[in-house]
Amino acid sequence: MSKVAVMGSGSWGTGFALTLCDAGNEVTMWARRAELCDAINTQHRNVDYFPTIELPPSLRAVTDPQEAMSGADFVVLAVPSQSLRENLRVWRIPENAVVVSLAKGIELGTGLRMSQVIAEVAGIPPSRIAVVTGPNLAREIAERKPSASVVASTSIETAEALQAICHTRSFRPYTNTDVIGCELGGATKNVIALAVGMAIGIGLGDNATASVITRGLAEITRLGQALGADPYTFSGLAGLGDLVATCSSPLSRNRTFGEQLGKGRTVSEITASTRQVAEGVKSCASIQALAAAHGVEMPIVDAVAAVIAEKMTPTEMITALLSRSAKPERY
Ligand SMILES: NC(=O)C1=CN([C@@H]2O[C@H](COP(=O)(O)OP(=O)(O)OC[C@H]3O[C@@H](n4cnc5c(N)ncnc54)[C@H](O)[C@@H]3O)[C@@H](O)[C@H]2O)C=CC1
Ligand SMILES: O=C(CO)COP(=O)(O)O
Repeated sequence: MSKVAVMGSGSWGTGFALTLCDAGNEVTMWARRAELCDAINTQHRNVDYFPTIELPPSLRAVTDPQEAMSGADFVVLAVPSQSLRENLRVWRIPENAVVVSLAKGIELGTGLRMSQVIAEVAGIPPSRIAVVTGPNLAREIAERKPSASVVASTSIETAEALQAICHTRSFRPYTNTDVIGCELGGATKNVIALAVGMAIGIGLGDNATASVITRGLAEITRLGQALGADPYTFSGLAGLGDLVATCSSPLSRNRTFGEQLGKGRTVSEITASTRQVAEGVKSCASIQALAAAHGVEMPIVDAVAAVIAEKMTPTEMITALLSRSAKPERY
């Protein structure tokens, strides 16, 4: 049994904390709001995100981040990508703890992956940093529906240690040492899911969505190869697996966001109507900048970034993608 702190009690923080409890660990969650913290401790429910799901009674919540992390062997970071840096600046991570990122985004302004932000801000060596990724829609995990997943670290020992503490009857984690590929797969599929959502919102058919998913995977793979990832990672759970889950599921916040755009709502209207994070809305710009810096062509990412910046409508986006010059199919 390990002592684990889960920093953040949104959807995925809650789903992963529940999994860690099921696997027999002592888990403490950090919640920003006292009301939510009380509800988790007294009603054993996350009333804001999963009001109908009963949480393990052993799952404890606290509002003090240092109390949550006290004595932790693993510190799991479950906050949005764009706020991770500001959080890490004030949190003091216990010495020797393994730091685990759940976030799927690329930092705006720096183009850094979350493991790089953790290393830079908290001064943690890469061998003590891990990420969790793959087809892991939080609600399904919280309902204990079966899923495979990926736990990645440049240190196989660290990846195996994380695998050992989160393997349950419904959650099957595979190790991977290609952290670059795993993080890029997780962040970039959100942008592709926005494009798929737009196609659905406009009312295009299954051929269109399959085409966007497949050409999206080609873009993700190209970017990954340019940044030093193993291309095989993208045919695995952290690539194809997560892309398919996110683009197919109405539970995906990114796909839903795109769908709303396709139906004619504006970015600010949709953002104002949900408390949940759709990471692709911000990461489309950072991924586009990263691709440009490495000379990688990513037409779907470019088109999504143009729609999010309100320089193009979703219908114009589809027209722009279809009218690109004809070429052979290649990665
Ligand atoms: N929900 C899902 O199915 C999955 C989500 N993820 C990733 O996990 C990360 C977290 O997502 P969710 O938990 O789903 O989001 P969420 O929107 O459900 O929850 C976000 C949590 O972060 C907190 N938060 C927001 N801004 C903050 C700030 N400035 N400082 C500190 N805390 C802040 C919120 O209070 C909330 O507890 C994202 O990067 C997402 O892409 C990954 C796999 C599955
Ligand atoms: O990453 C996810 C599933 O693996 C969740 O996707 P959304 O953030 O779009 O809900």
